[in-house]
Amino acid sequence: MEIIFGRNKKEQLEPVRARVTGKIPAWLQGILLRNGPGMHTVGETRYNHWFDGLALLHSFTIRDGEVYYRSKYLRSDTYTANIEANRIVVSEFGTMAYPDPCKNIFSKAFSYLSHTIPDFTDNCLINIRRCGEDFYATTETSYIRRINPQTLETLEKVDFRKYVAVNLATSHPHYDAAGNVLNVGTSIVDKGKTKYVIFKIPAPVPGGRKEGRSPLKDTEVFCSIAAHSLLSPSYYHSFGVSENYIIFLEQPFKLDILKMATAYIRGVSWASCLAFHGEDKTHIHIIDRRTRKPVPTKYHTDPMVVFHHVNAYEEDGCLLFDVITYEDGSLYQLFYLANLNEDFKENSRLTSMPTLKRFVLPLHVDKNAEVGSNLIKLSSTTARALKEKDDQVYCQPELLCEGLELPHINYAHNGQPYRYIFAAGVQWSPRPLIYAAIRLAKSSLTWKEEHCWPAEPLFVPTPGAKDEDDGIILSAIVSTDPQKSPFLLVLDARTFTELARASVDVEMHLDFHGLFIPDAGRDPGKQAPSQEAPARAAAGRAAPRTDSLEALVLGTSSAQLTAVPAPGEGRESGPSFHFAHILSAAALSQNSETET
Ligand SMILES: CC1=C(/C=C/C(C)=C/C=C/C(C)=C/C=O)C(C)(C)CCC1
Ligand SMILES: [Fe+2]
Repeated sequence: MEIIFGRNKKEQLEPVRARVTGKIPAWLQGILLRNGPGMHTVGETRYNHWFDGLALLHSFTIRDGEVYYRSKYLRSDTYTANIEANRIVVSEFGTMAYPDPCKNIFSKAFSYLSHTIPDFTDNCLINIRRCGEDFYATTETSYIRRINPQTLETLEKVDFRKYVAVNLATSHPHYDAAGNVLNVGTSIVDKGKTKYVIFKIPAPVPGGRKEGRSPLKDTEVFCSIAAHSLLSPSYYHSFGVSENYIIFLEQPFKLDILKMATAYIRGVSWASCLAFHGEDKTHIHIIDRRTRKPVPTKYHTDPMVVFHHVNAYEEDGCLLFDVITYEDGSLYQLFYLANLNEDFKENSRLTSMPTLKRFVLPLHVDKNAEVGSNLIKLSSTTARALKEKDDQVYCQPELLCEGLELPHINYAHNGQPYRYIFAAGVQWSPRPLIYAAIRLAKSSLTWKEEHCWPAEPLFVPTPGAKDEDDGIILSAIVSTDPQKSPFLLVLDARTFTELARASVDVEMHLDFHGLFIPDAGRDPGKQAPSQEAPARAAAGRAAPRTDSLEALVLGTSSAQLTAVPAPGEGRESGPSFHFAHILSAAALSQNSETET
């Protein structure tokens, strides 16, 4: 596991041409730009956690069937300070660092004063966001770093605090068709209040950037939600949007502000200030995007931890949202580098499987409805919402699927009814996977290959596509086999047939998130159908490669899929947790022609 998680990766500053096997669709032109941790050792010092690593940007430039790869460390202030000092001098999620080499209690106490409201890292390693014509590397602190998507150069540092009072902000913003960006941040004890702030970066005015005006300057507070507890706001990693609503989960995975204020002097990391409180409930906040106000009903559910929202939409007076849930916060425990060694499987402290769940909330609650009655009348779901007294509603989700993470959808369907989720698969052998129990999942396709660790799969639509799954999946694959070069995998999203792979002999890191930037004038979502489309469609009908493609039918059968491995069949035994060995596409059946 050292090869994947712990080893420092070399930058590939000059673009290197990849060996392409198969055929990349001619319409696919642009840059796949991704972000993740690449360096975990600086001089003699080593980070404790995989999420601490210095941000390494990498890109696959796809042009006329060829692929060029390059990578470059984000020249954050954190990177520069560390490299200059030849040791870790800036604290990250799982590592507290001391700029002063003299770590005695007096110097700690002195520096403590300037760390009460901590100034967090600008090591933006999680995602890439688009903001108007600009691209930024992002993390969960108030800092983002503008980058040049072509050269991967680091440009100016932006502090959200200049525009809106947030100390933390999620790395997973949402975009609307007009180019407005919505994001959520936490304002810690600002003017005596701790709140979650939903903020909007309006779409840029035409020509604005040329006049030196960044759309960030027009950032506005969309709505704020008071935290249930002043000193222990929830940690969150993403949020959801439907056409008219914003979904924010205030989950019992909480940051302890007092612990954070004293972490530096106590010599412990920020991560140690984050804890799951199984005795608390999860509050579901729903904001009406039209009025910018929370809806009056108070929704809640059992304690859970969600990192990734998948999608949300409205149907018949209900708000449906799909999230990947955990029973506790042990996922972040898993990624301590000390656990990610050869004994990875034995060390795994993950105590719950990522489980895709659907919540269904009644948007208008009948005041006269009986306490205890189920307010959900939709026939397509088993999710329930039970009326309680005082405008409260207790939500019981429907379990859709187990073993998925890093979900991605066709973003044209964000906030809208949808059928497909693309994700990395998670297997955990001590507990059987419960495929048979999935009622709403019509079918799923998986791609997997020995020793391969796929990153988050990104969906890129075919130009002029009408069907939700008409497009390709791009995923960067790294391997634990030193003989096998990493590669960019290009799959037909409909069939999971491998269309092409582009291998590069570089030290590639396993990354978190990123985006695809279509070449100017070639936005695949907006283009007319290209010459390539019929050829691609034909390729999509080709028989699946049995050595790399495993067709798996979940729940009811689907016409084109035949192989039906028994649950758990072919999976390694023993107490192991394998993260991201497979890529999969789960089809949700609520809108499907063949109903269950
Ligand atoms: C530095 C820092 C933080 C960093 C969190 C990080 C870096 C989270 C990464 C999450 C990932 C990569 C999830 C993958 O899906 C906190 C806890 C917000 C608060 C204090 C300062
Ligand atoms: Fe994420």
